[in-house]
Amino acid sequence: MEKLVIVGCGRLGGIVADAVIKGILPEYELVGVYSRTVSKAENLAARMQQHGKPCRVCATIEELLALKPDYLVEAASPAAMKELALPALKNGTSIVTLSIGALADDLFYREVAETAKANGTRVYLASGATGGFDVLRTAALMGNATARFFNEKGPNALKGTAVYDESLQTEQRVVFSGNAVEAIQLFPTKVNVTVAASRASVGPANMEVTMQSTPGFTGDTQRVEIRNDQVHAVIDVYSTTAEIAGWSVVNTLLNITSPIVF
Ligand SMILES: NC(=O)C1=CN([C@@H]2O[C@H](COP(=O)(O)OP(=O)(O)OC[C@H]3O[C@@H](n4cnc5c(N)ncnc54)[C@H](O)[C@@H]3O)[C@@H](O)[C@H]2O)C=CC1
Ligand SMILES: O=C([O-])CC(=O)C(=O)O
Repeated sequence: MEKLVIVGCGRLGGIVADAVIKGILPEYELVGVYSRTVSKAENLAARMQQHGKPCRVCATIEELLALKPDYLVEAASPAAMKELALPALKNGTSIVTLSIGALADDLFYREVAETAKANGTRVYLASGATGGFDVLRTAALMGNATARFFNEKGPNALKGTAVYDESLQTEQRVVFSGNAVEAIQLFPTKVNVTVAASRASVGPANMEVTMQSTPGFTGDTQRVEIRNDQVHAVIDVYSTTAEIAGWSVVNTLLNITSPIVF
């Protein structure tokens, strides 16, 4: 059995824990959870215990890493990923991350890669709210590729960000246009997908990102497009909620232990 832990016990972390409970991840035991809001970690551990699966609530990342997990699912925030990535990898713990925005910084990205290599560990970038990293990477490897990312949201999803104002409730507008580095700086927990798709292809500085706000729109459309001299590929994913991102972690965990890999 692989020892698994979760950092960030919100909506998406909960999907991974439920997959363990439902028996969808038979090769993993969830041995510990950690969340900034302790009550959320306690709720998740209680859910496990109700199903006869002991799971420890940890008060710190250090306590969690002391359990010597094989895999850590990060479903917290890019700031959490920045804090935990190097200590986890040095601990012999591989990471499946959703907060890929943390890897927009080239220096940190290289440091993470070198630390993983030196410690025989790996970092898996979950496909999250998008997908098609295979075709993005393949087309990029062929050379001469350009890529762009289009995200559509409803105005309520932008409340609390620098681009929000009441006029968005009635007016469709492009609220951001720039590269993936600039996008994740402005929306630190909302556009991890753009950095993920860019790391699979042209890199964050070269990924052109456009975000459109549409009145009355619910959910998200994430559309990634890559072109080279021969290929034009479009990955267009609409989802009413972000749950697809939690399930993409389940998919990654399955791939890690499966004899057949997708
Ligand atoms: N790659 C992708 O396509 C997507 C990535 N995400 C990322 O996944 C993260 C989780 O999403 P949700 O589950 O919807 O969010 P959520 O807000 O429901 O849950 C996040 C949990 O993490 C905890 N947390 C926050 N900062 C922490 C820290 N520094 N250390 C420990 N725990 C911390 C919070 O207390 C909360 O319980 C998001 O913040 C976002 O960065 C979300 C959607 C799609
Ligand atoms: O809107 C979504 O589901 C995507 C998201 O939160 C992210 O990429 O961080």
